[in-house]
Amino acid sequence: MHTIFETIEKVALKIDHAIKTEDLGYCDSENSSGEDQLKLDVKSDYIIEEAFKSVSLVKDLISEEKEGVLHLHDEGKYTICYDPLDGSSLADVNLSVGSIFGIYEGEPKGENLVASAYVVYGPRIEIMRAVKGEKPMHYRAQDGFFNLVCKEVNLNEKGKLNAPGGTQQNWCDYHKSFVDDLFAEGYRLRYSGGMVPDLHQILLKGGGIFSYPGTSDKPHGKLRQLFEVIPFAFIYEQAGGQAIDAKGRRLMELVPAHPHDTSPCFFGSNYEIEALKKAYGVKA
Ligand SMILES: O=P(O)(O)OC[C@H]1O[C@](O)(COP(=O)(O)O)[C@@H](O)[C@@H]1O
Ligand SMILES: [Mg+2]
Ligand SMILES: [Mg+2]
Repeated sequence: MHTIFETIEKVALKIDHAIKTEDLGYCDSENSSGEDQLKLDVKSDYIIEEAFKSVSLVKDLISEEKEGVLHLHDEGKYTICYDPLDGSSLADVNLSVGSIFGIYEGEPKGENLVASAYVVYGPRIEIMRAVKGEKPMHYRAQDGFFNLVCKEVNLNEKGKLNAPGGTQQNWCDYHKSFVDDLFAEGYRLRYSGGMVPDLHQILLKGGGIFSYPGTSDKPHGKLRQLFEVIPFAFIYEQAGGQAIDAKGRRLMELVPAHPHDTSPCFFGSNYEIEALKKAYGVKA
């Protein structure tokens, strides 16, 4: 696992350099979710693929920017599912973006995730990583090296931040009431449109909730299970929070039928997730 995390550090520095120096425009292609690909999406994907080609522990790669599975090493043990550049459409307005990695042993599904990591490309480059049974660890780059900032990241029982995703026009009534009730309780809006910086902020500022529900136009939500939802669910649970779907099931139990399947998702500290369960009528 050490080699995999080391490789993630190396690609993080290269992707950061690409973000800072390369063309921010679109290609003529779409990814498997039907989204226009930016040149930076494709470049970040290439950087990650090239880096893991020499890591024999990695059996397969599954990328948000590729249709199928890329087989690397017969003797490999892990499948890495990754979103090379999350929130990439924010790069041209100079907001923070990220990369997300889920490391699965065996068939890629929630219960087989053994480690996950994400990178935030903001004013500084930061990495959050977690392995099974341990608290997430937070690193920050300085002069090309990642230094440990906190070795046990913990969410508080209750936070103050509310990051409500999805188009409000298409929310159902009980979701709208839930979000309104949090604001009426004093929660502050924090939503940049990049799940990496949005979830990172909630994690490091003690707590709150990030939601991306099923909506009338997207009943299964927008965020992809293998490379967005499950890796973050793992980190939130390891930090002492919860990560559930609209029926109150743990996102760590998701079994995608297809690599690009999505799921409604809710990540937060315990107080907010319990409030969500009540609002959604989930039985205790
Ligand atoms: O624009 P919306 O509907 O709020 O969606 C925002 C969400 O979409 C994403 O940008 C999807 O990721 P990609 O940029 O990798 O496609 C998330 O980072 C973010 O939380
Ligand atoms: Mg993404
Ligand atoms: Mg992406």
